[in-house]
Amino acid sequence: MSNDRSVADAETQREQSRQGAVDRTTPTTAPSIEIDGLELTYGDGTAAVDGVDLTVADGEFFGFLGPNGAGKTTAIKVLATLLSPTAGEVRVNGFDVRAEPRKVRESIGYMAQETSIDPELTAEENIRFACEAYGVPRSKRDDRTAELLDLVDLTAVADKRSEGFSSGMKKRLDAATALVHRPPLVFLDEPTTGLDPNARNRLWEYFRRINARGTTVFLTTQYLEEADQLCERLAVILDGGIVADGSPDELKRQVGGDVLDIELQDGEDARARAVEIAGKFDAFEDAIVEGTETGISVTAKTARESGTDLLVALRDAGLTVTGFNVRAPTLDDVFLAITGERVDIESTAGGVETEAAAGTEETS
Ligand SMILES: Nc1ncnc2c1ncn2[C@@H]1O[C@H](COP(=O)(O)OP(=O)(O)OP(=O)(O)O)[C@@H](O)[C@H]1O
Repeated sequence: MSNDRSVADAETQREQSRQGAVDRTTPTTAPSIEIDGLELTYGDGTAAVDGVDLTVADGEFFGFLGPNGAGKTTAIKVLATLLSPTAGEVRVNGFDVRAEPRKVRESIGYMAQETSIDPELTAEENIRFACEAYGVPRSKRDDRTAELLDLVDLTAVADKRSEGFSSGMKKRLDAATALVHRPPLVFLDEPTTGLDPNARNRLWEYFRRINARGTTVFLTTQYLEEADQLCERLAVILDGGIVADGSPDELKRQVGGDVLDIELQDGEDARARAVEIAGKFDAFEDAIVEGTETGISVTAKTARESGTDLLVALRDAGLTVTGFNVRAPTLDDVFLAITGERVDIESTAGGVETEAAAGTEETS
């Protein structure tokens, strides 16, 4: 018995000494994800992923950004070995997804879009169940369960059935169950879709904690702000292909310039005229001009220097400018520059449930 314990203690110590108490089955220098020429075509001929090359470094907080139907979930399913690639090479934690799918699965956590928790079980029982499913040794289950309940701030509701939890709490519990085997890499597939800003902010905090423990995070999201806040590096996927890749700041710099938002007094006709004038404005080379709800928005290298000249030109054309602002580009502007469209979150996010709408009060 004492021997068992010392073996268990030594193992625990070894675990804790590994980066941030994360089990590492591969050298820490190996990339977490290596994708070379990945293609995935569904049976009906839909080329959902069409030639993706991507490397995600060990410990990175990586974001896969794209609108509905861009191919994010399909790519994650390949990485999680739920779909087999049509073409290309994919290694996850050093293991080939085709040749070593079991090793890949043992080395990853996967939080799917739909939560996989059992509403009949309490928060604690859900985590214990996941421990069993992932083969966490019996001797470690108590500590692991307590640690994960604490990580996602659900200790106070550990003995409450999860059916009464808010959407945000369910998502947090789901994230905890994906981590029971201490995977060095976790996939989070649109984890905050449909959550109110408060619940989303709390989840962000847990994801940061998970990453701070040394876990590589691969996050897919439609929320540009989420990607901006959390990710060290991003790839933008569109129609199955990566169209941009870099840190949020690098991507913003690629927009090249600043954004001039102009508010106009009059309606649609005035906006259309302003778009036309700004589009032909000599001082703005390669500008992106679009009508907004209240006026127009111009993204251009010289937006800061020549912005006032445009305001004068609009006034000379008989338009009334009621406000203006020059700002650095956001990821939203990056998206517009890349795709020609803004991300329409309202139509993609589905219903938004507030934490307050749920039956179980947060006590932590
Ligand atoms: N089982 C399937 N059979 C055929 N086509 C599919 C299947 N699943 C997804 N698709 C198609 O593949 C493309 C990529 O879908 P995917 O779900 O990977 O995108 P996504 O970026 O994750 O979008 P979402 O935000 O909607 O999850 C879409 O055109 C989608 O309609």
